[in-house]
Amino acid sequence: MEFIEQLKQRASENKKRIVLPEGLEERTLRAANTILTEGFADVILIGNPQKVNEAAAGFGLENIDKATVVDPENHEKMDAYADMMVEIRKNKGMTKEQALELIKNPLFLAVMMIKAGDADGEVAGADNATGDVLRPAFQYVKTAPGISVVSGAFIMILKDKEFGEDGMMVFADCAVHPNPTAEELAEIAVATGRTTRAIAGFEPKIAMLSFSTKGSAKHEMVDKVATATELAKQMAPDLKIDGELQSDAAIIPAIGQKKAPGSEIAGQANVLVFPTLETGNIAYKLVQRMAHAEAIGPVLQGMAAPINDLSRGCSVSDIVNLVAITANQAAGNM
Ligand SMILES: CC(C)(COP(=O)(O)OP(=O)(O)OC[C@H]1O[C@@H](n2cnc3c(N)ncnc32)[C@H](O)[C@@H]1OP(=O)(O)O)[C@@H](O)C(=O)NCCC(=O)NCCS
Ligand SMILES: CC(=O)OP(=O)(O)O
Repeated sequence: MEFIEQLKQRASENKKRIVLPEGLEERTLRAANTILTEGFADVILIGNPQKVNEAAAGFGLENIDKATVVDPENHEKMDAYADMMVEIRKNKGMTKEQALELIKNPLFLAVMMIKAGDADGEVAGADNATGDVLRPAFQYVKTAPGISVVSGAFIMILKDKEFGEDGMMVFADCAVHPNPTAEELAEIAVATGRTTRAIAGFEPKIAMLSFSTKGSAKHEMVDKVATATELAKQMAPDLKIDGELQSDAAIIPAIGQKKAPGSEIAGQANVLVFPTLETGNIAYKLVQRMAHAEAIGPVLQGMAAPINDLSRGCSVSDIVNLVAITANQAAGNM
């Protein structure tokens, strides 16, 4: 069975409630309709119920009536959620008035539903920039214990099966942390190894990417990646990690052998860890568009609850696929 079909099958065995705060957005509505038709998750849409129904009818979506629709302007738990927000952010000076205003924002409402146990996971970002999706999650759901830095991984499904694990690779950080320190980059590498095992289901071979291979260039940016590689190896001796490697040395066996002889990762990498968000975000979009790869994510690594982001350039199937991952995370399957 294909990767996504397996995810849907597993999710449908223990259905979870996934909140989609962008309930009036066309691709989100179409994705919700597919999810409800296939039945692998329960869907909560945030949006004015009349407008949601009108939009669904306009798009000819027949199963949207199976979704729970929550009105952000008029919701029975708004007051209780606002009290929770004040409690969580009282050290930051949050007042009840501010909280009652904020809770009308679907992105804040979605995270408070999760915090209150009224939803099991969230997928958003088809209509909102990543920073706007992340901030409510960071502020109210926060990071998982022991995590200091959240990052975003993409499961890349390539047409060319020569690369990675039969065409599947994991790229990070492509979404969250603009310029990690060596310590943070090491943490991102370890988190990505764990995500790879849990979600992609294969044993990670992690390449720490740079513009240098094993000292071929001298620069502080190269030093950062080399240090991060050593730190990551110390943090997770169970993971196979090597660096610093250029991207050709990481994925092309002959070049890996020439530039990094003896490396067990060079030429074999199935996980690429980028030195900055700039490089990771640019790289995943180029591979997605120019190599016609599927890019599922960004799967947020290190949040205390399953909350995942989308690119505003996502397709309907990208949303469906990410909901399948989120539902599995919520079910504890990964
Ligand atoms: C993630 C991001 C929104 C954080 O923005 P920010 O300006 O640092 O936000 P704030 O300082 O208000 O931080 C909000 C909270 O999140 C926390 N936080 C910020 N970045 C974090 C990270 N990577 N991991 C964990 N927590 C983080 C802060 O500690 C803060 O917590 P607090 O309010 O309880 O003190 C910002 O780094 C960003 O915009 N990143 C780029 C996202 C992007 O555009 N990606 C490209 C497209 S995918
Ligand atoms: C993940 C990402 O790059 O998101 P967007 O395209 O919305 O900026």
